[in-house]
Amino acid sequence: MEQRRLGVILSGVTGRMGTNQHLIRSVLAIIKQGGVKVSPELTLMPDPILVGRNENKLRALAEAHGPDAIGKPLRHTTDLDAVLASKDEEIFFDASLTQLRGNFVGKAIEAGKSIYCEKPTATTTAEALALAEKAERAGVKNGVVQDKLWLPGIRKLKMLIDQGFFGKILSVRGDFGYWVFTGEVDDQPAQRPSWNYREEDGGGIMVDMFCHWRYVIDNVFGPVASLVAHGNVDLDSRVDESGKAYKATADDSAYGIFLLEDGTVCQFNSSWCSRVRRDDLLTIQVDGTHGSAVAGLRECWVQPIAATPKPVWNPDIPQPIDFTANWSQVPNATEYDNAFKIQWEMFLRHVALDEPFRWSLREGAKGVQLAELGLQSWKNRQWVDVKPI
Ligand SMILES: NC(=O)C1=CN([C@@H]2O[C@H](COP(=O)(O)OP(=O)(O)OC[C@H]3O[C@@H](n4cnc5c(N)ncnc54)[C@H](OP(=O)(O)O)[C@@H]3O)[C@@H](O)[C@H]2O)C=CC1
Ligand SMILES: O=C1CO[C@H](CO)[C@@H](O)[C@@H]1O
Repeated sequence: MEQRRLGVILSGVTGRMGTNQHLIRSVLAIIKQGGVKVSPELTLMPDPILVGRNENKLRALAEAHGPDAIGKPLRHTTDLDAVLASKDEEIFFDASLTQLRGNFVGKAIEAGKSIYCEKPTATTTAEALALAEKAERAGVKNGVVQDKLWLPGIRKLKMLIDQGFFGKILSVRGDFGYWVFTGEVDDQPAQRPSWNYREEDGGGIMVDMFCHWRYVIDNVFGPVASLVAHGNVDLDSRVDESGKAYKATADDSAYGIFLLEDGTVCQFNSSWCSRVRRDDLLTIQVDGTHGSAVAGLRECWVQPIAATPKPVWNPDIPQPIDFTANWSQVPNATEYDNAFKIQWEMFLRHVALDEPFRWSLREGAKGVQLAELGLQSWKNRQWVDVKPI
């Protein structure tokens, strides 16, 4: 049995996403399961090195998840240039602040590393495309996180579409969000980093979430042709990680209508200022001629035309129909692994075995494009076309 080692530089690993989804639930989970088993003869084994600017944070992270968790020390360093120059490391991954992505990823491309990184890849389409082109010119393998595609709820929706459950799809409605505390009241600290609420630091819900909506729509429902969007700074004062009040300058709610090439209408509401009274933090309802479905992050409920109740408008009596009845849950017919881990395993196979991986920096740039066009539509109060890139 051959074990092929893949040196993986993890940048931005001290952040929320870097630590939880990428280090613990993806790379370390892969190590703990014994690597990615390709065949009885071959296993791919990531060997991470944690990179960042804060030695203490890196050491604490390495100690917390090293020997006791994976049976060997976790490597860490603050010397990015040295690690990029090392032939021992093959892959560079970045989950640092969006605004730092271009610089870190650009350096790693120049060092000839295979690139994998979080979305958004930039805050403007021009920068995102330039990064994709740089990687393409250098001939390095590259990929961007598009995790929602591997969420059980979205996989179930895709399965229903492939099975023809909906008939003709008429509309798609996504509702995303929850209440993000402002931190102004003691004992209710904000649960997201403050940079998300400052436009000047790359924040804003449109930049954050339209990247996701782009690949979800393109991959599940079909190519986006045009959009109209509106955003809002609902709460303009928040308190940061150090307890200091700051002016929130970025949109914390965004509303988009996306018209697909085949005429299907998709709308997505995204808000950090909304209290949840629905099945999950993200729900997507699909209405078709033969049936409807509502997907959450993990579950999906369906109502075929034959089980569709016939409502009659009459506000003068209590609602006689229980609208949550007559829906059935799509069963879990398979094991659903962590969405980020699934994509990591595919990327490792792409690097080691040359297997196809279509979620590239260019695909990531399409997400940035949708966000930028959303901002443009909002500012100019107009529909905009989505040009191919
Ligand atoms: N796919 C998804 O579902 C999600 C993706 N994201 C994306 O992931 C990225 C990170 O978000 P999140 O984890 O929430 O952010 P965090 O603020 O939690 O983490 C930011 C990271 O960037 C590092 N960093 C910040 N400033 C600098 C600097 N000047 N130089 C070097 N490193 C720096 C931080 O290091 P330090 O610890 O030293 O400060 C930390 O590792 C964003 O691009 C975001 O859009 C976010 C949420 C979900
Ligand atoms: O997918 C995601 C889940 O929610 C977060 C927003 O609240 C996003 O930052 C993130 O990209």
